Amino acid sequence: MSITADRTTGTTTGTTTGTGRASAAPRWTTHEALQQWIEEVVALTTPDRVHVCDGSDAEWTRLTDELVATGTLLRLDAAPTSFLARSDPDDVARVEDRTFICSRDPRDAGPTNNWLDPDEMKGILTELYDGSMRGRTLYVVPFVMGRLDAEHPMFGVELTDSAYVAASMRIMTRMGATVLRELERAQASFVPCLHSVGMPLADGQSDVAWPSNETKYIVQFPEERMIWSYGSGYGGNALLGKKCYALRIASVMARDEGWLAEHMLILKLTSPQQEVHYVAAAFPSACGKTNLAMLEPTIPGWTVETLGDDIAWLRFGEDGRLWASNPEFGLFGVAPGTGWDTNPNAMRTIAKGNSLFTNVALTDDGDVWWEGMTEEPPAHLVDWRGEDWTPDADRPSSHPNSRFCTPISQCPVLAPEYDDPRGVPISAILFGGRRRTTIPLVTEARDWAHGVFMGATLSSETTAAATGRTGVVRRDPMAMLPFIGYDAGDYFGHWLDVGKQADADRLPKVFYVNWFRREGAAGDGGFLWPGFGENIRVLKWVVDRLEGRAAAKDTPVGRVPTYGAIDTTGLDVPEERMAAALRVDRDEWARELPQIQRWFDTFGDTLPSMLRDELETLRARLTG
Ligand SMILES: Nc1nc2c(ncn2[C@@H]2O[C@H](COP(=O)(O)OP(=O)(O)OP(=O)(O)O)[C@@H](O)[C@H]2O)c(=O)[nH]1
Ligand SMILES: O=C([O-])CC(=O)C(=O)O
Ligand SMILES: [Mn+2]
Repeated sequence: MSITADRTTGTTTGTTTGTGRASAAPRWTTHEALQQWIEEVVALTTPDRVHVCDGSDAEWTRLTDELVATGTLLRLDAAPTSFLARSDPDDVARVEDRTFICSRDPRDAGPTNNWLDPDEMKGILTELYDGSMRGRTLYVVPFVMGRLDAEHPMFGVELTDSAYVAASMRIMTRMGATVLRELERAQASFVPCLHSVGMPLADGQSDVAWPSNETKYIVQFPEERMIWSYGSGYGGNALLGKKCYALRIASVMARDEGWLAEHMLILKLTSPQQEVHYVAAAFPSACGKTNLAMLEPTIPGWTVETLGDDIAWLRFGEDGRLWASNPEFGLFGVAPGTGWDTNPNAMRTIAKGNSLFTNVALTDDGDVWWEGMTEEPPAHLVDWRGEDWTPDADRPSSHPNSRFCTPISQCPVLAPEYDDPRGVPISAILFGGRRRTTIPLVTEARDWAHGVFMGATLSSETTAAATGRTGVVRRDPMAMLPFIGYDAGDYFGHWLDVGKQADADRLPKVFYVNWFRREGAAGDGGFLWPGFGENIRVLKWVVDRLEGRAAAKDTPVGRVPTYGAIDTTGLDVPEERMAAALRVDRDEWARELPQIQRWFDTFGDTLPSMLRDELETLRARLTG
């Protein structure tokens, strides 16, 4: 049996030839292209069983029971509708060096992505997928990113041999029978998402708790709107609706169709005067989106409600404003650092159960714990590798990229607009990174182009969300470095085009924030700014700017709050500390300029000249 891997947008045209085309194959769906694709994948990967997910409670119970039986999940005695998974220690984060954009022309992948010729990649992967599901169940997960009643529902179907992935997809996306029925009724196109952990089981071979393969590939085929993932069970590598579809593939769709697919939280802010503003914010992985999205304000009269914590799709409304919606259905948040004092709303969300925890520690009474949940660690834990742990251990109990996966509907401050298919009109976009030095607490862009420059030059220290060294400063444009599905220079051009399409006064205002600046010239002291709930004070300044009430002073890098413009009532931050958090230091910026220059030099002629102009303006302002 041979399989042609030639597929067109959203549908499969592959044919199987040779020994009996699966004429005897069961009918899994009345969606012709989907049926045919399932048949091809079954023929290639040879699973023992196929299960089409219906998304029901009964199915969830069956899946989690099975995962408990195979040892992948441990039911929490203290929270019996929630579960703990311990991954293979080598499968704990996104693998950026194994992630590819396989456009036909390498130039379309650009200098920031790994690229391989699509046919060559299909050859490599077809060999790896050959028999890769043997001994396992193939789960068919029909899902929609965003709402089923959207004007153009964004369908996907993930074929996976991981029950953990199927269960997680039920939390993270709207999936199951209702989606499949709508796909079938409309014979709609969908993004085919193929996933295998790459660990076939021989007859009688017993499974391991976390099947995976040392060889990993996370591959996007942008022209075909198709995703093939192999070897990993971890979130961003395996839950293909998330980064692979809703960011990498969707960013290509967005370029073609005039919208934006971004790594952004969405929040609703209500002032004491009852003014409502919706804010979107792009921070790199593990740099504070979940925390800001559900922040509990520390100053009276302000309310924050959540619409999304990771991904935003922004389209123009008829009013000429940018409207944002969250295509996800769950939260896949960083566990360490999440506690009752830092992010109580996340704690309340997971306290309602129905959650999957991965790579956190287990307490003696059958609950989860991680660094930062409580000030005092429990006297004894079983750590994320399954080993005994006590507070005197010289290693953390939880992996720094351990995660909670939980339904967003359980978030007590979910804004009612989350359910509005139109989304919400965005007043302000925040870019932010994790920088010990240089970047002020908050800076307002002078205009859209300057805002795009801020986004395009955004920098941040690497975190445990991706494999590789942490704490290394790198450019992470719009917090999308690992997620732009095409040439990053073209992507900046697209951002500038979005600005040209709109009336300047209808566009969101752009700000650049940094919660992570530290004391000391080398930035090796403690955080200057208390962060978390206190970030409301920065949001307040942002709203006051939008409403024309707050003062700012023009600096070479943009507008920063004047002394006293940030409300510090009741906050124990001395004046000089505040000044240090807000300082624009010419020496620090003098060191920054060559880095930005080098970053821009990595682009060829796709870098918009407007951004080079912005850099020259910055240089002139700093030296002027
Ligand atoms: N110092 C400080 N740390 C913060 C702040 N907000 C978040 N953090 C820490 O940053 C880490 C990651 O925060 P998250 O909010 O989960 O990051 P995210 O941007 O949602 O990450 P992804 O899910 O990987 O995209 C956690 O350990 C937080 O405790 C802040 O305002 N100040
Ligand atoms: O994708 C993931 O695994 C988690 C995430 O949000 C990120 O890394 O930005
Ligand atoms: Mn993310």
